[in-house]
Parts: sequence; structure tokens; C-alpha cells
Amino acid sequence: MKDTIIREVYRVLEDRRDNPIDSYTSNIMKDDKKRGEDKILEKVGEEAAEVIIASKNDENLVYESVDLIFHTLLLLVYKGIDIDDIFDEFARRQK
Ligand SMILES: N=c1c2ncn([C@@H]3O[C@H](COP(=O)(O)OP(=O)(O)OP(=O)(O)O)[C@@H](O)[C@H]3O)c2ncn1[C@@H]1O[C@H](COP(=O)(O)O)[C@@H](O)[C@H]1O
Repeated sequence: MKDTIIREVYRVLEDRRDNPIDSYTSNIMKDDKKRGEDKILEKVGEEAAEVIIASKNDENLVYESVDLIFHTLLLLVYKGIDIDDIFDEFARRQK
């Protein structure tokens, strides 16, 4: 179950994009075209900085990393990337 969670979250995010409801991810994605992207990119930047601080302080690293991964997934969904393209790219790099 746990190893399918990324696919499940991705599927929910695609649904939030395609069938908007009043929720955090729908609202950020349905925002006026450029502003929606900018807001997500801003979050990715913030979360990346929080990962750096968490690592340096040895505090909340998993929590902050999941925030960064989540907002990166949100960006990829917003940009219309198929989840299999992500897994294929990992597979392509495998030695
Ligand atoms: N995994 C997440 C997830 N992680 C973080 N967030 C939200 O992202 C927002 C911003 O995150 P922040 O870390 O900046 O939160 P913050 O409280 O502002 O700041 P800090 O505590 O980090 O300082 C918060 O509202 C979080 O709740 C998430 N919101 C949704 N999901 C998943 O996305 C799905 C769709 O979400 P909804 O659109 O809310 O239905 C859900 O079913 C979940 O699976």
C-alpha cells in the first residue's frame, strides 16, 4: 500500500486540477494561468530552503522533504506531466 502512495496522491492532484473543488491544491492550480504557476514555483523554492535548514539543524528533515516532494509533484501535475514519465526517467538512469 505505502509504495503506491505517490501514484495515489498524483491521481488525486490530477483530479483536483481537472475537477476543481474548494481545496488547497485545486485553488492554487485554477488560479489565473501564470499566477498559478508562479505560486507553485514560489512554494517549491520555499520548501527547498526549508529542506536545507532542516538538514543543517538535523530537525524535521523527513517532514520538510515530503513538503518539497509534494509541491514538486503539484508542479508536474500543473504542467500536465504524466506520472509514468517520471518513473521512466528514474528507470532510464538505473545502472
Ligand atoms: N500531501 C499533501 C500536502 N502536503 C502539504 N500540503 C499543504 O500545503 C500547504 C502549504 O504547506 P506548508 O508546508 O507551507 O504549510 P504551512 O503550514 O504554511 O507552513 P509550515 O508549517 O511548513 O511552516 C498546507 O496547506 C499543507 O496542508 C498538502 N496538501 C495536500 N496533500 C495531498 O494532496 C491531496 C489533495 O489535497 P487537497 O487539495 O487539500 O484536497 C490530499 O489528499 C493529500 O494527499
